[in-house]
Amino acid sequence: MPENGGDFTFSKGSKATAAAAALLTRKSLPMIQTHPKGENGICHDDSAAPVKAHTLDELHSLQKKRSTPTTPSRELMDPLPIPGTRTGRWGRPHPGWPPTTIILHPSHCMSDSALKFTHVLYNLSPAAGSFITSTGALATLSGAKTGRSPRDKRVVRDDTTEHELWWGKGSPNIEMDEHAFMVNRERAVDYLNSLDKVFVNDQFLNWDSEHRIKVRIVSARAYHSLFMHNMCIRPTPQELEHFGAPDFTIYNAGQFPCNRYTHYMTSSTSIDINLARREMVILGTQYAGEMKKGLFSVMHYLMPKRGILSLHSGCNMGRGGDVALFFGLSGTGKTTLSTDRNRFLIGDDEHCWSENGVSNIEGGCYAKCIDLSREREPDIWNAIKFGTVLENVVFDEHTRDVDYSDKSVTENTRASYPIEYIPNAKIPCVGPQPKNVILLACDAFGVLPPVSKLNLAQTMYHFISGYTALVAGTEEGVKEPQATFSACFGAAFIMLHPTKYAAMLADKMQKHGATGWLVNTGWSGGRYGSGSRIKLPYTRKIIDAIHSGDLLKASYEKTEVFGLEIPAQVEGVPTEILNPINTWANRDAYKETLLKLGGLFRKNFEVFADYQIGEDNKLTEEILAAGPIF
Ligand SMILES: Nc1ncnc2c1ncn2[C@@H]1O[C@H](COP(=O)(O)OP(=O)(O)OP(=O)(O)O)[C@@H](O)[C@H]1O
Ligand SMILES: O=C([O-])CC(=O)C(=O)O
Ligand SMILES: [Ca+2]
Ligand SMILES: [Mn+2]
Repeated sequence: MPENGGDFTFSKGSKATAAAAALLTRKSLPMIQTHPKGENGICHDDSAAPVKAHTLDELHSLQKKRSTPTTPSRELMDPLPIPGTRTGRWGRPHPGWPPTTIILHPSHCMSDSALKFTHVLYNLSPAAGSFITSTGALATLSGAKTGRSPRDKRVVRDDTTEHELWWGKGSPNIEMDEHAFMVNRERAVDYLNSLDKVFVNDQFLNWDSEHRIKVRIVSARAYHSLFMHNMCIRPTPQELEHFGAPDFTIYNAGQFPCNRYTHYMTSSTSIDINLARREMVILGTQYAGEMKKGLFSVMHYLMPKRGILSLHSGCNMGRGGDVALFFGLSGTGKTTLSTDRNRFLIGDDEHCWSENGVSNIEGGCYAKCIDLSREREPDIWNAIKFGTVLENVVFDEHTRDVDYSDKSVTENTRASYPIEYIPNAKIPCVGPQPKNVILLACDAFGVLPPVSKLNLAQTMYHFISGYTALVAGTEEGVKEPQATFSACFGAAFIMLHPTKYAAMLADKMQKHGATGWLVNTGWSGGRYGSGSRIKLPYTRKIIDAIHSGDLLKASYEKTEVFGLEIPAQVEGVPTEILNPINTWANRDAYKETLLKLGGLFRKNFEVFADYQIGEDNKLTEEILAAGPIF
């Protein structure tokens, strides 16, 4: 009986879970259901909804829309063969590569997999995969999982991590022991060894060369290899030559499930981190984001040990060298707003803040592409070309044109591309100390102002709260926005207690005189259902005014309940939308909704009331007082 799973039952088979099980195992094994939905309408889980298909065939047919071909072309209609090449642009193998019987697993000497030759595809170039779209990108499906599986993410609890990491209520670290990890590791490695080919990527994390981490990713699918090629920092052939031993290794068995009877397992998916062994194992999910965010979790452990703050944020820099950070949960606008024609992109999702300034952890971006438009997001649009991975999008079978509005497979469609596909990327992806810290919230309640200026205590309050509220646009009958609170705008990835990161942020902001802002990229004029999402061009104007320093000079009024400072004017933005009360037809409904959200914030913050943030009790008290008052 798993110690961490609590009350689980064998599902009698809801359609979605049965479909997921069928997809993962190709048999209808009953799945074990884990934790039910959170109480109080607060959702602590930012993973995506299940895939909208019940069989593999159904899933594949969702991806391709039929149209009449104008010029029938055979090559176009067949899936691309996966080339058997061992080398590629980045792929000059260093001595000893590729090994014949794979390095993965030296421990068992008499087995078929030990005798078998596995073809290792080492640091492949982008020419491998499934379907090429009309702009040259690679369209793939991630299978049954179209988002991360935070309930299946485990960390080995040993004598060291027991004391160092954050465990228990609210923590993303679900424990497992070394033995269970080794069982899963062996399962993944055996599976990988049973394949005719596996993909191996040797790459770097962190553009700050002083704190660079070497990672090796061993995976079963070409698309996973290309994804990591895009997302991690690509070594030069010279760097690859002297790569040496990796600091961290991922064994990604993709669709191959864990054994649900293994101790601690609560489903057939498991994403396991072992910090002592510097290894991660992935079983039972092909969602590529697990690798990216798994490594990010590791950085959230390694970097604070060196006094460096790891951040779930986008980052860009103006011509004058002014750096802005964009924090926010999934879908709030980190990628969209950090990708800015007028500024240099340092990175869209994961950064480090050290005494040297800021540095991107990654070598690529992972943009949401639902409803992507060329007009509104031209740089992201143009980045979708050869080398880019397009996950779970739907395209026309004949023209291979992608329909970005199609949610048939999932809402969480994604494009992964190397950062240099954005024309004004700042390479190397590093910058000086940040000047502005922008907290993004997509408030589907429609009561947070489009922009407000925060003092340090408020910035810390909102950073620790990590609020957003989205609406699951596709689920029928969902009328009520779901408030999500995720500490540090990334509770799913942090490894230490949130107050550790918060203290570091306060310290750095104070030291470097950064200004905090809260930007609502969500609803205006009413909650979801009656209002509408703030237009992206307005949000961009707001962000421009923050960057230019104009907004700092504006005059401000304070709001009720949240005590937020709202500017009287922002150039290019209609003045009447700046205070949300003016945009609601019904003021009572506004007040009621405001109080409701205030209550959710208060309830969420209760657990933090007992913690001290930093050395100074004064700051802790100020932070507690910086929340909603009513
Ligand atoms: N006013 C707005 N501001 C920002 N984004 C908006 C706005 N209106 C609509 N959007 C859309 O919201 C989405 C924001 O997603 P984005 O990819 O930037 O999320 P993210 O914060 O990077 O999340 P993740 O961490 O999951 O990558 C985009 O699809 C964008 O087009
Ligand atoms: O990790 C992912 O799957 C996508 C992402 O950036 C996030 O959810 O923050
Ligand atoms: Ca993003
Ligand atoms: Mn992210």
